[in-house]
Amino acid sequence: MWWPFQDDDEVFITGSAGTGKTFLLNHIIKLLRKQYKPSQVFVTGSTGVVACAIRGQTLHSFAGDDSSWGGIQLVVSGDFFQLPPVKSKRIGDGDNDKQFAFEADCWDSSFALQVELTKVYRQSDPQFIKFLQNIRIGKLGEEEEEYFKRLQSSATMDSKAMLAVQVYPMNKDVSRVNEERMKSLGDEAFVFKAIDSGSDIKRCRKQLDQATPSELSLCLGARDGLLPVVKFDSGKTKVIEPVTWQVKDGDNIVAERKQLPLTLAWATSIHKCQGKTIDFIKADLSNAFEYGMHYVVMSRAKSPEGLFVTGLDPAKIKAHPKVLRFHEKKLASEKDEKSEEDSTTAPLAVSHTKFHFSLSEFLQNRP
Ligand SMILES: Nc1ncnc2c1ncn2[C@@H]1O[C@H](COP(=O)(O)OP(=O)(O)OP(=O)(O)O)[C@@H](O)[C@H]1O
Repeated sequence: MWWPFQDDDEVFITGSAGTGKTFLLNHIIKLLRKQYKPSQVFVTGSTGVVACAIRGQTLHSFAGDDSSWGGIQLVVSGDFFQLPPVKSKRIGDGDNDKQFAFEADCWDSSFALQVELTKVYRQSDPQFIKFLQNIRIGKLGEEEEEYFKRLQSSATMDSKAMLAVQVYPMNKDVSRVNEERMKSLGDEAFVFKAIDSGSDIKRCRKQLDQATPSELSLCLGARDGLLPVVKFDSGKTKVIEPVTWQVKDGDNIVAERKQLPLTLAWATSIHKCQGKTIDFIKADLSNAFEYGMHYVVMSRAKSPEGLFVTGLDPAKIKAHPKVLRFHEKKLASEKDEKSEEDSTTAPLAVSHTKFHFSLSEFLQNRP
């Protein structure tokens, strides 16, 4: 079976929003699951939400505090320019100012291969892509401000925009909007209670809460027996059946929650919309408090026509200085490698430490 990396390569895959990191990871997971037994392939996420979304487990529950990789081949993906990790509040972590994975002493020795995906798939408008790339690195010059003003002045809240998901930096605003919209329907709410089980359910409840609520209130739409019928924006309708979220420890399922895969989504938080592609977004950024928030929100939109932003303070558009330094160091070392290659005319090989490629090239180059 074709596999793009050497068997003992530890790989770090990065790239800006929408370049297909998740798409590529899913492809790699599929390949690995065909080749290896379930007990040999582990899928982990850095947070409970991500872990549940990819039907994996949290990195912490998988690796605990064991800092050595002991024979495991790692394939890791992420974009440090998006939201930074939530700071640990654990006792004893106070004097540790390391926040990003690339600050770990073992980072360089762990990832011999660092891959950057460069073709953006989520958006196709070149001007919008260029604008987003600049926001990513915290650059809001005159040109970008001008572009943004033009974008917003031509934005009209037409009938399509009424479907827009409202995005806020803070959960309290998300809950307020969802509750107000629920009340305004004036109907009786039906409460769907999740069914929890598993030997470690007590410890895992918080993680499951991040993925799906233990009690879900719904009051809109036709009903089929005890199951809700949802009409999607596309016009299609579907009876929604419950699904099961699992928390795993190795091969063992230690906690499960059975719940309807629905959530109130008139509004959502910037943290929750990470990784998503959204047709119409209405973002209020007046309470933005974290590096990367502007970039995460704006890069969810497929086109500038689907993006409406209020409360934008250009002074808040910043990339984390540590991430910028990491990025600059990476670019500088790539430049050095490039000039070394030019002088030796060495062919560019996959085993090269760092390289850029588009995903379609990657998939098309399969032998
Ligand atoms: N090779 C591809 N061909 C066609 N569409 C693609 C390809 N790769 C990704 N896409 C599409 O582009 C969109 C963004 O992809 P994906 O979510 O994988 O990007 P990402 O890099 O993980 O983004 P983010 O950092 O925002 O989470 C998705 O709709 C996905 O289906």
